[in-house]
Amino acid sequence: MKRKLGENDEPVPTANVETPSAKMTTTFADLGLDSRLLQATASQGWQTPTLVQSKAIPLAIDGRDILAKAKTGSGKTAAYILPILQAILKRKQASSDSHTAALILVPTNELVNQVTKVLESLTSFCSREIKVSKLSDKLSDAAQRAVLSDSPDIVVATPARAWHNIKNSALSLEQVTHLVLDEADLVLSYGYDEDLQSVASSLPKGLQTTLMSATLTPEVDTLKGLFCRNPTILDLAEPEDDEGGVSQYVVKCGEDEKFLLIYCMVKLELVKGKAIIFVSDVDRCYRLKLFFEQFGIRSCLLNSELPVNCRVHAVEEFNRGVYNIIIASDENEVIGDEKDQTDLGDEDTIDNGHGGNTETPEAHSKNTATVQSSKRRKSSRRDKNYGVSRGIDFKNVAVVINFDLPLSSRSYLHRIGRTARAGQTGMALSFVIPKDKFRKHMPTSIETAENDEKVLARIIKQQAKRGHEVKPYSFDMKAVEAFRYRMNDALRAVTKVAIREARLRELKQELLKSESLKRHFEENPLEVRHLRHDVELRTTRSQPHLKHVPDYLLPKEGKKGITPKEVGFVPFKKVLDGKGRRAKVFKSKGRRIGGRKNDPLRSFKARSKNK
Ligand SMILES: Nc1ncnc2c1ncn2[C@@H]1O[C@H](COP(=O)(O)OP(=O)(O)OP(=O)(O)O)[C@@H](O)[C@H]1O
Repeated sequence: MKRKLGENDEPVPTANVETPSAKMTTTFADLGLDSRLLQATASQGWQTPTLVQSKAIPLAIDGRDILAKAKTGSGKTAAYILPILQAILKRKQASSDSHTAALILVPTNELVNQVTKVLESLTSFCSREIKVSKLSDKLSDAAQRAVLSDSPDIVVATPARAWHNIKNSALSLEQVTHLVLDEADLVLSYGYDEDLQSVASSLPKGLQTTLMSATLTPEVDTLKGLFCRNPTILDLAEPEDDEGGVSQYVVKCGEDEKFLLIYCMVKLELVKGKAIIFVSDVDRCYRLKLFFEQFGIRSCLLNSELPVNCRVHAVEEFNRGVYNIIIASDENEVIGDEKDQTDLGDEDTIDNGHGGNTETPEAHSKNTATVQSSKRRKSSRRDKNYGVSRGIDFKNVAVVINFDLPLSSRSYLHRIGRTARAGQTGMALSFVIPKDKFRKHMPTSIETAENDEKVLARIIKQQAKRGHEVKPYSFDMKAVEAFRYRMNDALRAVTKVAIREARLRELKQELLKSESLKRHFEENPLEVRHLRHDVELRTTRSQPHLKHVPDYLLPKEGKKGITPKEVGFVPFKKVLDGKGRRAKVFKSKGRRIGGRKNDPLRSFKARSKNK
């Protein structure tokens, strides 16, 4: 009988729980992978499997259902892809029969594209044997049917897309042997409950399921009950001294001071390297971009209004080092987080922007519903399957700036997970509005900041449980004061009308850069600059003098007088003491495997560009 989402699931079988203490396998070859897959991992420059890969791959090859919890950026994608490829290659040795053998479900369109790309690179030495297809709501039903009639071995889709095609009999799950739910802690929060139930009821018996998640929440438990048969639980919280790739800082400031500080930080290069700046909504994206434009600072945007092609293209270019700053609106963070969440005991309540200290649970959920419904109303034009803080593999991000604090510690965890990926280091800096400074500068005020201090308290608690500290980032506000006049000048130019126009202009520009035009520009590279996503929107009045920083504005010690140098600098690589995660990933038996040259994760072209 079909189980309902939310029904009580069996308790996690402790005997089945694997911890990271067990001996790690050191090479991909030790995992028993096909030589074509070994070639593919080598061509990615991966020297050794990450922890989750070395634990999950042998179990999956052994046919076990797996529920793996591993931190963001730890290589979960390849951990579930490689065993699937291995199984398909093995089967194809005996029979060349083609059918869909694996279904990979992810919560957003961005992730559909990203996972498909990882699949394409990992099948680059067996692309004739394994066909991969993605389902997208940008394709007509007929086009999707055509894609599926080719019997791809692996299909990647959101649960809604998958169910749509199953329902239309375009996608047959009859011979599916592998199912993956990636970002399992988030998939329900995108409202896929019914789709997942329907998909579950169409699955053949005995198929092997893998659930991948950055956190273990009640939602993950629900999905486990729905899809898994007594899975092996891999709880791969990294050992304490192994984590801490992200140095976390917080700065308490006034609402307009966020703009002042970000201007100083970026213009004076107090923060070096590539940055993702998270803001609360689409308007805020444009406000900050137009504000930056006043000072000649280029940035590109990611928000749910932009076409998915353009978003994917912008992330690819950011990863290639074409842009240094992405301003991303994190609109979907509120969905699904209306109730308390527990993440291995971490309390993670989402706030709604209305509640006070005395809020009752009923009032809380009512208020949350109001915020959600207003967000949903506003977002009718937007892609509801959009998500930036979830799973997107931004490369070599030096700093994540929470310009607007997220509404929950869970969102915070996913946001900061965009930096310090695959063993790198990075920094997260969050702006927090203290209660007494809330609503003191209406043009730059946002509703949700009312609860910043409460959310911060939860973040600190959550991070403390993980053995991490969120430290204050001290600015010398007196030294920054000299820039206030310029900040006000720039802010005044960013009017509501300018924002509205910028939004329309950007949308038009981005629609023009659709896939077909992109191909045209690829054939005509001289025109490629039109494809850039960080072009100026120029809907504000022009103030060319703001683009330069005259020396008289700086304190006499120079920019170092603004903030102590040890927090202003973002280290790109941790000093290795032989104990850290990098050491574990890249070292074997006391011997370092591979050098800087062979490890693409250590080639920081972007950094030298920024200097
Ligand atoms: N064995 C490896 N060695 C080095 N780098 C790796 C290895 N496996 C994966 N990577 C790289 O690590 C990065 C993060 O991988 P991936 O996106 O799979 O992480 P994740 O755990 O799924 O993160 P998230 O939870 O945010 O989705 C990618 O850039 C990937 O290319």
